Amino acid sequence: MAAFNTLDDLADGQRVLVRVDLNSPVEDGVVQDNHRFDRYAETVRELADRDNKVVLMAHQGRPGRDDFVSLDQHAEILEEYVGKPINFVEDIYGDDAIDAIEALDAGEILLLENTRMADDELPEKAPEEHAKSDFVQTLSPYFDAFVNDAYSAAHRAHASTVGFALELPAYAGRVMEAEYEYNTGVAERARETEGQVTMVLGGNKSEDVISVVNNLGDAIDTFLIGGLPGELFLRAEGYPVGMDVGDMDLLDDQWEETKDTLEDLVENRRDEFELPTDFAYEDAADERAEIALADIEEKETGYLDIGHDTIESYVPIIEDSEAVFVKGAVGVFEDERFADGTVELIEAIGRTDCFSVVGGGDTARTLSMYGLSEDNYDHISIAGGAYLNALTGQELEAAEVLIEQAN
Ligand SMILES: Nc1ncnc2c1ncn2[C@@H]1O[C@H](COP(=O)(O)OP(=O)(O)OP(=O)(O)O)[C@@H](O)[C@H]1O
Ligand SMILES: O=C(O)[C@H](O)COP(=O)(O)O
Repeated sequence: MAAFNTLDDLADGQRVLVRVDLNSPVEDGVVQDNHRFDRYAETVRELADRDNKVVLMAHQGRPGRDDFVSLDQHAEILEEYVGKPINFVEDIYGDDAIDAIEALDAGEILLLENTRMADDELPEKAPEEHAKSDFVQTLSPYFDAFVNDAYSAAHRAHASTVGFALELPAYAGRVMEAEYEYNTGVAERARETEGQVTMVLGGNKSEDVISVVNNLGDAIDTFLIGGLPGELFLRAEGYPVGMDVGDMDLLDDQWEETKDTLEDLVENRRDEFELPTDFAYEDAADERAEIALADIEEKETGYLDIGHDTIESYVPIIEDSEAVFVKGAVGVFEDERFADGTVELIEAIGRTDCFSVVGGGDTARTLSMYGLSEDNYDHISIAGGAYLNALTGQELEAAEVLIEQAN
């Protein structure tokens, strides 16, 4: 159990400033609905139902990138899930924001503009430094309490994630509470598990996978590797995969950065991981086609999923496991044709009576996209970088601040 104060410790009927993480994919300027909205809606609804005046802070994208947009669309999406109106103000801590905060009645909800539009927000600084910023100093006097629910941004020491906790009584929201409990100490939990412990690793960053393999090697019995890292591990074994072809720009730079470590891993720790034996790709008719690794003489196309032979060899390992953790999708699950690997492995985990945590950036979306019931898993993480940090035993600064403030 986490050592921070939670919503169970918070009195009702207060003015609460709440940090959530609604950071979402943005396609052509349109914010994409995702699992974060329904998760945070639970905390927001609970606070509103308890007669609090609820003011939400969140970020979207980073300055200079296409996904750095206003939170006006987020307010509309969140409203659907909360089932109550969400007012939005295009301001963070100026007069318009203060007026909107003061106008709130008990049970009403207000979302402030993208926190990363404030100059004070982004530099990574110590909580004490952030607490002195205009942003934190201006807003704090209008609140009785600060609730940090943004677990997935807890690895960022930004004003809104670490500053307010020093100025106001600080509490963890429901998402923070659950994510912290399940994602922290995975290594310890895995070591304590008596039977087989397995981890599915995919996604598109081999550095992440290497970091997990290096940090959890003594705790995990078998790593089932897919996604782009799967190809890169095989390249390290000398197979003609794991390089960019055509106009791809996904693998060669990663190979240059990680090849020494990958070669070392396949040479010295090969018995700890399973690698794909076949791949799926898009054929000339735009259909899913598969090729065995042994038949690949030269890479001619991008591989977008593990093949069915690989799935069939990975599933029994999952079925024999006492605990299974997932970090990253083993294929481009966003495209139905290339979702088989990710979906079938996650399904196998769901029907196996093991302890399970499924996470990694977008991976949680697989469940809602393909109609898998969350009830079959112990925990679904909606965090990306923070989940990786937790898995690899690194502290999450914003969670640490909450713990320090509670003690
Ligand atoms: N073979 C592949 N080729 C291209 N992209 C892939 C492949 N396999 C997986 N991906 C992509 O990797 C992306 C990242 O997946 P996911 O979010 O599950 O991993 P992650 O490593 O946790 O990333 P994040 O940094 O977002 O947390 C997905 O959008 C998926 O489409
Ligand atoms: O989406 C995330 O992982 C978090 O919101 C953190 O976003 P960032 O990587 O842009 O800081």
